[in-house]
Amino acid sequence: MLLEARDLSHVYENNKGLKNASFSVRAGRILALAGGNGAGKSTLIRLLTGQEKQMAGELIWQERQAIRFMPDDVDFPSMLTAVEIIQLLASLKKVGIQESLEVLKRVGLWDVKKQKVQQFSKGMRQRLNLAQSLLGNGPLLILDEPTNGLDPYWIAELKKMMLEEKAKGCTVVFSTHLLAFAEEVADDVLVLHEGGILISGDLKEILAEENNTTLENLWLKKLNL
Ligand SMILES: Nc1ncnc2c1ncn2[C@@H]1O[C@H](COP(=O)(O)OP(=O)(O)OP(=O)(O)O)[C@@H](O)[C@H]1O
Repeated sequence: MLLEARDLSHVYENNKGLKNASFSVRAGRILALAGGNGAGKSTLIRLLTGQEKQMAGELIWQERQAIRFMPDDVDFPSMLTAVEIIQLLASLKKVGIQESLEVLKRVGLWDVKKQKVQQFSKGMRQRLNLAQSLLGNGPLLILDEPTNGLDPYWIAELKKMMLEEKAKGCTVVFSTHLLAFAEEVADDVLVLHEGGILISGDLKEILAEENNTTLENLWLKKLNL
């Protein structure tokens, strides 16, 4: 196990947020944080990445991990080129130039690396965001809504990259609205609803216990929809 959350809560003044969540993140596996709008996914990611401190409960790390992180939205300096941005971030992360160039190739931005980011489409910016998260060797990769803005080809490539990270021994945690994508790529799932846990555990086991239904059907059933 990489980390255990016990009764983790972070509740805003409007009484929304994350409430009494207990779950574990298993090392070397892919965990999907799923759920609808406002379910609490980003709040949980902010606690995992240390951007916010929980108001109650505990996050117990097996051993403090270096985290690589893809935020859900990032404002890159629009006057810089893709290669300038990736090399700047690579130098901050103490990653070599060659690796940073390889990462640009991996996300399909090699041919446009000298273009300013202001000329990039949303999907291209999202791929640059993915590229920066792949830099380095941090054993925990956290991706907040990584499929946002990606077309089907790049969603399939993203899935391959996540599986490659897992094959290297990394733990991957990602949030998504796309339950079918979560089902394709994740080993474990944590489905949130209104700040609480709706479904949690080993995805295959959970679906087998429910007569091999899909995650989407199980989610609809749990919500009585
Ligand atoms: N800074 C904040 N102040 C007040 N309420 C907040 C704040 N951030 C989030 N919330 C509320 O907490 C709840 C959970 O929000 P969160 O952003 O974690 O959900 P989410 O699952 O990431 O949603 P989405 O899929 O729409 O991005 C929502 O009801 C949201 O309105």
